[in-house]
Amino acid sequence: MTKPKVLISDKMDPNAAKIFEERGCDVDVITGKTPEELKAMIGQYDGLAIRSSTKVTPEILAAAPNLKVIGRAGIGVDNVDIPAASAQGVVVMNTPFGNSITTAEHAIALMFAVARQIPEANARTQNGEWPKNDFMGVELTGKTLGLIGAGNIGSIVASRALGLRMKVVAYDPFLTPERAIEMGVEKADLGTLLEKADFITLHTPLTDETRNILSRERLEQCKKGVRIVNCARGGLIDEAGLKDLLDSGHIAGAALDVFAKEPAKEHPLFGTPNFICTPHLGASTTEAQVNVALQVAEQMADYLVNGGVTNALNMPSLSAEEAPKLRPYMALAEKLGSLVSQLAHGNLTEISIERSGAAAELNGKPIEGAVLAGFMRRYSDTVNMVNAPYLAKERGLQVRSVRYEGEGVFNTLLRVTVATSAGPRSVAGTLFADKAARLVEIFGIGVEADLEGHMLYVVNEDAPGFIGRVGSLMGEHGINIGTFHLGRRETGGEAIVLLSVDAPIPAEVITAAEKLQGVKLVKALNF
Ligand SMILES: NC(=O)C1=CN([C@@H]2O[C@H](COP(=O)(O)OP(=O)(O)OC[C@H]3O[C@@H](n4cnc5c(N)ncnc54)[C@H](O)[C@@H]3O)[C@@H](O)[C@H]2O)C=CC1
Ligand SMILES: O=C(O)CCC(=O)C(=O)O
Repeated sequence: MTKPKVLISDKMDPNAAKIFEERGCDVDVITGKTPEELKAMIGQYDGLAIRSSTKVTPEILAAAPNLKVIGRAGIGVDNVDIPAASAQGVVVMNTPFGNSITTAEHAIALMFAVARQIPEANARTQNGEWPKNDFMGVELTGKTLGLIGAGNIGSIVASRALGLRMKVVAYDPFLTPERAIEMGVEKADLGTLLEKADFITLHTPLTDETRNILSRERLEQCKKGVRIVNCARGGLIDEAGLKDLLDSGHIAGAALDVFAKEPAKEHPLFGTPNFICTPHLGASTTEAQVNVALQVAEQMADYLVNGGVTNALNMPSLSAEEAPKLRPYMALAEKLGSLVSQLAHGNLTEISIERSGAAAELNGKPIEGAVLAGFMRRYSDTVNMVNAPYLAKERGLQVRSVRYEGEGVFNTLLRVTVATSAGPRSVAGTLFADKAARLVEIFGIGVEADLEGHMLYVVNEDAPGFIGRVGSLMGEHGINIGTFHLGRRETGGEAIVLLSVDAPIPAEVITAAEKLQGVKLVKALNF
């Protein structure tokens, strides 16, 4: 098997490259490339490991037909076009915890720095000025911190701030009252937070909802003398408004680690009194960089080598322990999805995936993804578990997942049903010895067959001599039959024949089969 090939395109702890190699991947570390240079080289890679410098745009993705996974050694993934990656079937992963303590500490450090104007005092002292009378700071003790975003980083900042004897007021629409009590913070709406806070720190992702969350109007609503720290993302604060309100003295100080446009080599805020900044250093500690580099390499290699999925933003997680158990189910699920889409006709508006027996105990999301991948293959060659749910949604296909806990005839069963204009159509399969995928039912008719390679599916009237006629037809056309399976609704009723053959079935054989006595439907199937 050829080794998966990974490109590390941003500066990353060297442990990442080591892990990729140890886990069986080939790895190139090529940093600092322009988008054009990256576009020219990305086509050969299965994995792309990045921090924040590489921007993964639709153009880069279009030049990456082999790409299977993008790993962000960090938290924010606003430098990756996730919808475009998903549409192309590329998994996007991040490392949601590896740098949170470090980033929270940077926010606290900037809060102190802005409270005591440390950078300016340092610069002027080293300049030989000894400007002791020019600096008068404020204490943090007893002050109110307004926290915008109370997730991982926000809650660490809150705990550190409480340790500094600050009061913490938090605004986060997803913060439950119970969690607020557990964190020791007061849950508030944004308006209340702005009225109360002496310091504000931001800890939300940059989304359509959070963009400009501290707009000029909201900055004006802040308590006079507020100090603001942003270690999350540029774009959360109106930078022009911030400059004007710092100049007017309404805002007493601001510290930014992040800017709307990075790298920020020139900026109207530079040189503003009581404004300090760092060049997106929130995650830059030895500890955090080792954490995120190791984690991203482990996660990406696990996906590329074993199919394990951790911390993906566009796909359900699948642990390394679950992956081997789920793999045969996913193969069965994909085949059932493919079978039902090859057999069902008309306007397919709904697909339902039932798991019963042992299958009901498993993580249903990957199985659902595999059914959809099999089902959507009829519409796209490049479909996989990642993009299948998106393609299904795009086509207006409703997806239902159902699990039955009780024991049935089979100790494990997957059933896939599609709603068609002629009513529901379902196929079902099981696993033999926990491994081998077997079809056990087509459209209510019991049958037992492998779903492999090229197959002929015939619906006919159950009558003597039919098997011989099908066998002779195949022989006359030089087609070797591998396996032959039969099923019927009742004696003399509707019956099916499923046979596997060694090569694709030519169109003239299908036409000839349709003319056989008693035949209602003939289809060539491919798996
Ligand atoms: N400066 C740096 O180097 C770093 C910056 N970051 C940034 O910090 C952000 C936060 O990271 P985590 O705390 O780990 O993320 P998280 O996902 O744990 O927390 C984000 C919180 O924001 C809240 N939120 C979402 N929309 C909101 C809204 N409209 N108003 C208020 N709250 C809202 C969410 O409910 C969630 O609790 C990341 O998205 C990333 O952009 C992260 C690491 C390093
Ligand atoms: O990789 C970095 O230095 C930036 C980290 C960051 O912004 C993040 O993890 O969201």
